[in-house]
Amino acid sequence: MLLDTGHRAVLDRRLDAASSAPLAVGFSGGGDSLFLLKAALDWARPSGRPVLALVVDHRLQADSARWTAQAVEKARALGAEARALAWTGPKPAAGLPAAARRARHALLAEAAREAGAKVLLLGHTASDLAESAAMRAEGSTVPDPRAWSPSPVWPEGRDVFLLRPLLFLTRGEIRAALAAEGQTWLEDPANVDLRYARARARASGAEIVAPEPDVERRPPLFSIDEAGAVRLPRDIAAAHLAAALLCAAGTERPPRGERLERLLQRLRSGEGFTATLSGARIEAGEMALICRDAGETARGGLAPLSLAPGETGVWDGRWEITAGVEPLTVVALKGRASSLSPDQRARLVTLPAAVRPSSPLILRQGAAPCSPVLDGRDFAAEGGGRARLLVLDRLKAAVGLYDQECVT
Ligand SMILES: Nc1ncnc2c1ncn2[C@@H]1O[C@H](COP(=O)(O)OP(=O)(O)OP(=O)(O)O)[C@@H](O)[C@H]1O
Repeated sequence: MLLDTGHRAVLDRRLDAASSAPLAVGFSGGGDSLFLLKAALDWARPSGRPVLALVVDHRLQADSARWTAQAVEKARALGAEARALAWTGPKPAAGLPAAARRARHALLAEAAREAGAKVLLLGHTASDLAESAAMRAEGSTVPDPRAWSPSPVWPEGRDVFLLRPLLFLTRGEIRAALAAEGQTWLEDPANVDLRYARARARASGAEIVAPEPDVERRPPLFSIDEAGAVRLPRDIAAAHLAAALLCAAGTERPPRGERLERLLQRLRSGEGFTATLSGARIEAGEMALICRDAGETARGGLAPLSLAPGETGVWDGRWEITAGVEPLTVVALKGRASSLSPDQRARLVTLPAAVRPSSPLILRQGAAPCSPVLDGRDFAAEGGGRARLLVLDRLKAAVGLYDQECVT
């Protein structure tokens, strides 16, 4: 590798040198991700750690299958393992770039997790940062790509972190270094299609600025109970409140703007109140108690999840459930408390009333209903299965408590 302006230091800082898990790389076949893949292979070679290139075919161009095959071949020739992934879902007429982005992130995160990788490397550059700033100036809401962040898709992105080691290099520097090595790469025609805001920003030659250092905000003090309800002090930072609402509700889009600001003000005012926002319920007393709003069933939330024997799925964005030897269905406890045994009901009343209706209940043919909240996470003893509460790890990741691969 001809050029090293700090990406090695970023990899050393964030990755676990002792891990033998594969390092996943989002590889489009373009110049930025080619440079990234080579850098990852250089970094991983001494420890023998495998590098897995993941290539997404969005199926939006007639030639995309051929490009994907070429990218897979190129990655293998460089010494990586490689896998092609395809976006086979329906393509919306409006909002295509956002839908393609979501599909890409979901495919990449799922494939990374399936391979046992916790970290997915992406090739965003200083030029991408400049373009995001230019797009925001045009009215877009695109965020800046960050050096280290949890995957933005949920629940597909659970347990997967994104690492972007090339934010200090411009696209021009990267391409010059690759050309000097005699490398060739693919150019995606969408990058020059001026119908897209990103391509317009690229064409306008947005001015490069140094990336902001990641703001290390002090994580808040919080606790989470066995039902996934979060307790926070009332004088919480806006970003942490948004993260708590998102994680407790199990949704994908954090609340922003005026409604979040109003909730923040009410919390700071010290008044006692109950409110709902973005699928979460907030009870403000001495502390703020934030849990899933069971009223969301009316809007399609807390939908039942049916699993075949041995299958794993995520219920309501909060619980990862694996079925045992029997099929099962997960539903909300709301309206079903009468089906519980006297013992289970006695345990239920020890939970705050607000968290009870949105708790999961597991139904299996010929077996009494059970709940990981009331009966424990491991109901395999009766051939049942396993449950994992996702809220705690997700919130820790969102507030920056996991800042390295080895502590994820
Ligand atoms: N088709 C693809 N297959 C695999 N990885 C990809 C693909 N497209 C993009 N990536 C990964 O994402 C990085 C950024 O790509 P690009 O700038 O096109 O995406 P973006 O839409 O700006 O980013 P984001 O999806 O994070 O908003 C690439 O360097 C590469 O690591």
